[in-house]
Amino acid sequence: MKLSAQSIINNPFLNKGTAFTAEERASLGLAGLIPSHIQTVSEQTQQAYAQYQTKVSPLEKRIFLMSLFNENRVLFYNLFSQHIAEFMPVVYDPTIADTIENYSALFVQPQNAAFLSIDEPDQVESILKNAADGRKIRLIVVTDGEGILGIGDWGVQGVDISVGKLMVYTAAAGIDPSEVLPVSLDAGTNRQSLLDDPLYLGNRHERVRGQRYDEFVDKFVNAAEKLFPNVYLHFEDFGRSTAAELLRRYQQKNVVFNDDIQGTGIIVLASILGALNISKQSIKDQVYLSFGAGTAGAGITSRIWQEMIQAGVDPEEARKHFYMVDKQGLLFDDMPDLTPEQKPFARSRSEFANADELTSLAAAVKAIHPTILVGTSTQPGTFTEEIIKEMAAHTERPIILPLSNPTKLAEAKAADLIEWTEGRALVATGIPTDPVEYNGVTYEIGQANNALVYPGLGLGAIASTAKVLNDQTISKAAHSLGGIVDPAQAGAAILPPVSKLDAFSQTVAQAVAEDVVAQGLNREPIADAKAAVANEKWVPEYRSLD
Ligand SMILES: NC(=O)c1ccc[n+]([C@@H]2O[C@H](COP(=O)([O-])OP(=O)(O)OC[C@H]3O[C@@H](n4cnc5c(N)ncnc54)[C@H](O)[C@@H]3O)[C@@H](O)[C@H]2O)c1
Ligand SMILES: O=C(O)C[C@H](O)C(=O)O
Ligand SMILES: [Mn+2]
Repeated sequence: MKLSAQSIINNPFLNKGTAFTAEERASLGLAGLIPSHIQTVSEQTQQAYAQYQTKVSPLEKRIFLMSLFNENRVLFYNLFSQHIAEFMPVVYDPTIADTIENYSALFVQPQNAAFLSIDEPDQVESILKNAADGRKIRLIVVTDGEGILGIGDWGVQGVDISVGKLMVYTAAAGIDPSEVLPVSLDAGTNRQSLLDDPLYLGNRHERVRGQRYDEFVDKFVNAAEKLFPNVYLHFEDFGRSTAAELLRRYQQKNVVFNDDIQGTGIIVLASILGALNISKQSIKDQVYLSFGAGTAGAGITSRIWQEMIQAGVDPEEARKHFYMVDKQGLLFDDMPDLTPEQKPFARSRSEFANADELTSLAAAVKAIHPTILVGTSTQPGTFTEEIIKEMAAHTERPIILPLSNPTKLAEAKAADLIEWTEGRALVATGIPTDPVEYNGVTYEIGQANNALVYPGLGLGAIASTAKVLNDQTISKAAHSLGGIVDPAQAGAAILPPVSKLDAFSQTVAQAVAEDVVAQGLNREPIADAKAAVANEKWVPEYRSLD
């Protein structure tokens, strides 16, 4: 079917704005519908960047970039790919948290997302089909908005995290933006301020749980698989009571990835491997403390535990190296409210003379002497000077990762951690952090955010036509990030810089694709995994519409 000129201009996957060629203008009926002077994509990009620079606040900048995104995907990604490190905190975390909190008030455009409602489960399939609009969808990021970053339940407003994660997939790994679909599963919200807000755009009722919720998610997964066979399903920011359960339910037969559990596990493992490469220590000797043992905290702990086993430690021996602190304090196996993911790492009270006193992070650090401290607690400032000094008194190079997002929730600031430990701490943060100057050394601070790995992981799995994503592939992804940073450099970061995100996403993708093929998990024959990844890469250039 021949598209009308208006429907081409109004389609962000086809629109070129002033870059439509003379031939296209003539053949598609576009002549006179745009000013006559023809621009190249690089002229458009330069002009857009100049406009971007006139915007003052990060929110204004994001709104400007999203207007480009809404109009013209090639132009948006051409600009984004030239300014990855500068734009990441604007289009993604932390600014995205502001747009999620204000989504309904700021709403101008649905951004090609699919909005599925638990109140209309029979429409799930038709909505997905209409949202795809004939496009071949290969990657979906889906959220139900219950556990957005560390800011909690934002109902339908959480859809922005699906849109934002997908933008990073394309900018970092070159996933074709016309082959992706952001999905919101609107099961209600328990945030009273949204339910009371006349502007709120989602279902105005409490979250539905139990069987109706499960059936709704099932309907979505089945419809997605039916319409888009072998689609890669990325689950994001579900609540603590559903995230791990949904992963378990679908990971055997679908290509399912939970970013908060698995993506975060990978980036933290890569951070620890990078840190140990600098300190020249072995994973086998580490004592690990997870502060905030929810979705991410437990997912990371399990990944690091498996790494220790892979390094040759007996599984039960390895378990003794891991501790979890949550709201109750140190987690003990007699506690009635442990989650299934916490149980394997809960300790016995008999291990400590003062077990009943270990109800705070400070007391736990004193009793355990961790060498690695990972914060996924959503509790800002909880890595205090006293706690960090106590930790650093018992280990030469403490590995400290305050990961809670957005910025206002981080457990500590990198500069404080460096200062309190006299430059000994090996640090990475969840949000981007500027280098820290201390005693004449410049400390580069890596960003331990799953955004550094999920794009490459997805690209590798999609390019290799993976049937499932298993632990071995996930471990390979984490290991592939090693060797990019020079550990001998004073103040070296433990992770590669975000400015190289596009390059190392290819590295991760290749490692993943090679492992999928090595395990025989590819659906279609792959002669050369590296070439398969390279062939998949979409570049932000205009294609001929003639
Ligand atoms: N950097 C990254 O890549 C990354 C990835 C995933 C999550 N995160 C961050 O980690 C945080 C947690 O995310 P999640 O998805 O695991 O959420 P979650 O709700 O599943 O887990 C949070 C956990 O913290 C616990 N907690 C709350 N208050 C506490 C306190 N005072 N002391 C100890 N524990 C406390 C909760 O009980 C819960 O178990 C968020 O801020 C999120 O942004 C970062
Ligand atoms: O979204 C992020 O910045 C990372 C992570 O998935 C989170 O939930 O915080
Ligand atoms: Mn997340």
